Amino acid sequence: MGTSCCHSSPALPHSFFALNLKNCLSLSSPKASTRGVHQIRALNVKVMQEDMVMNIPHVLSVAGSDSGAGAGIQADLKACASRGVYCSTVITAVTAQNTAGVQGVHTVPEEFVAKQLKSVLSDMDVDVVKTGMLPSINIVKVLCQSLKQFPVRALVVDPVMVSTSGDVLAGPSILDIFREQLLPMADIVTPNLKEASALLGGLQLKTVDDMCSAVKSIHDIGPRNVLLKGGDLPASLDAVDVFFDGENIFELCFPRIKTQNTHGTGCTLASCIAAELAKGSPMLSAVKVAKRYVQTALDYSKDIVIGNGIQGPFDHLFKLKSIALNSFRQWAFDPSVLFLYAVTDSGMNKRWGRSITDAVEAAIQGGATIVQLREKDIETGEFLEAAKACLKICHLHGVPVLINDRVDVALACDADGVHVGQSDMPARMARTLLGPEKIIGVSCKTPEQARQAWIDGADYIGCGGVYPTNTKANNRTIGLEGLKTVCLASKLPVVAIGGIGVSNARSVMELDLPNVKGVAVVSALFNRECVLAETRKLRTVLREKPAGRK
Ligand SMILES: Cc1ncc(COP(=O)(O)OP(=O)(O)O)c(N)n1
Ligand SMILES: Cc1ncsc1CCOP(=O)(O)O
Ligand SMILES: [Mg+2]
Repeated sequence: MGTSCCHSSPALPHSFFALNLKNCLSLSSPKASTRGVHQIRALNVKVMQEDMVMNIPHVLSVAGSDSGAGAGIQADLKACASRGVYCSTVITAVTAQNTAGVQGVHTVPEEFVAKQLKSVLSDMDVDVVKTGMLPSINIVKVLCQSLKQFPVRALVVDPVMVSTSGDVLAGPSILDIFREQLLPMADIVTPNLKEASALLGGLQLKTVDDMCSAVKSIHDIGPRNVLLKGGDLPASLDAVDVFFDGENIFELCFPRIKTQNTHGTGCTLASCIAAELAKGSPMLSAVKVAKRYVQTALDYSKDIVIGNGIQGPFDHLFKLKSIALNSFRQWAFDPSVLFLYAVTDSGMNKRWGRSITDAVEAAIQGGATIVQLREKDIETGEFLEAAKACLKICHLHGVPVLINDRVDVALACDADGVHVGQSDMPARMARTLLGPEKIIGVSCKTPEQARQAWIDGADYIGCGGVYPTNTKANNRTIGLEGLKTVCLASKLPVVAIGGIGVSNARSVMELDLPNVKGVAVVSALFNRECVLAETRKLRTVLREKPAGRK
């Protein structure tokens, strides 16, 4: 019994994360053109530590300086630092600015902007360029030329035109060059309502419906993705941003935080998107993490007082005060990790005489892409120690570890996230406790639950039981039809669960539902003599091409 029945071979390298200390060099990919970034894996500044090479993702901010340090280059530096990303800078203008407004602007000559761009881009491996204040047509031109000469993996354009205080930072004469040159090179553009209206020739934007048409019109100008920020929409309880990836529109709703300290939110959001992209996150995940980060920072800073003006800065580095700094994980959630989702069960491990760590190690060797520790009947202390040991093993292979039900245990061991059900801690509360970047999964059996999971800030849905199961008592089976119904209503990626194993996993995948990213399995892996062999078999089945497809 136990895993000794199997001869474990070295695990295949898992490449789900941007920062995988062992694998990071092999993840490096040659630079793509400025357009076309989805998975950015290679990270740059190399820090030699004994035999370990650590790559740090790198954003170059091309923006103006804000002497009050709430927005502009200063905000970008703080946002990137807070997200664990290196940030170099090219300064396009120096503004005399405080919480009352902008008192003066000194534009940097374009030749000197070009010089700064060359200095950075010719020497450092920049992953993502983020632009802010671009105060002259010629500065936009030299930027576009530099990006053609030194392509990077992604371009994030915050089309800054007017400061939050209402001062003009780039006049309407800039619009043509934005439309003709810069936006067509952008992977994402993040206008607010006024900027979107200016880009669309003065079109009025008053409702979420107006925003939904506007993102399509802006997309037609050329950027691959558009995030239209609706913070200035006439007062409603929630702030709604609209994201369009060229195919689907997503309304991203967040409760409005009552605070005066909103100066620099636009710069911070764009920098944070750039930082997440530099770490390797897919675009929608990057946008969602960035939104949550800004939201958390605003909430944390709502009562701070800096300056005497009407609009104060907020604290980007709130995490330094509340969270231990020993967290090594810096990656963002990539839905493809749901592919082969191994869920442990203490009862099964006891029955087969193996420890949780042995079981997890074997599942990883067999190809599990994410692990959930579902330990219903062990003491908290024992659970915590086992979780820490599993995290060590899993992180060596770039595999994330989620904790079932126990947000306290996840916090204590700095796990990668949690999975909660409908009667567990609500996902929204778990998100508040865990912060913006941890992975949160929610069990859903109905379209309504799926919609709520999205609103609550979940990253994925666990949907089932798809087939009857003995692992979870009194669990209603929803069948393939139920899975389909939830998937069609869900904006989130979905993992199917319940009675799934080698014999039926393909039937789930062959439903061909675009948001079903994989299967979550307990007994077919862990209630077996050899966890490694069973996991491997399941991986082979999942990888099989559907009949009739080449
Ligand atoms: C991936 C995944 N999906 C669903 C569940 C079930 O969670 P829940 O409904 O909270 O039930 P318990 O697992 O806590 O019994 C899951 N664990 N994982
Ligand atoms: C936890 C859970 N949630 C819905 S079904 C289920 C049990 C899945 O276990 P198994 O893979 O053994 O059917
Ligand atoms: Mg639960």
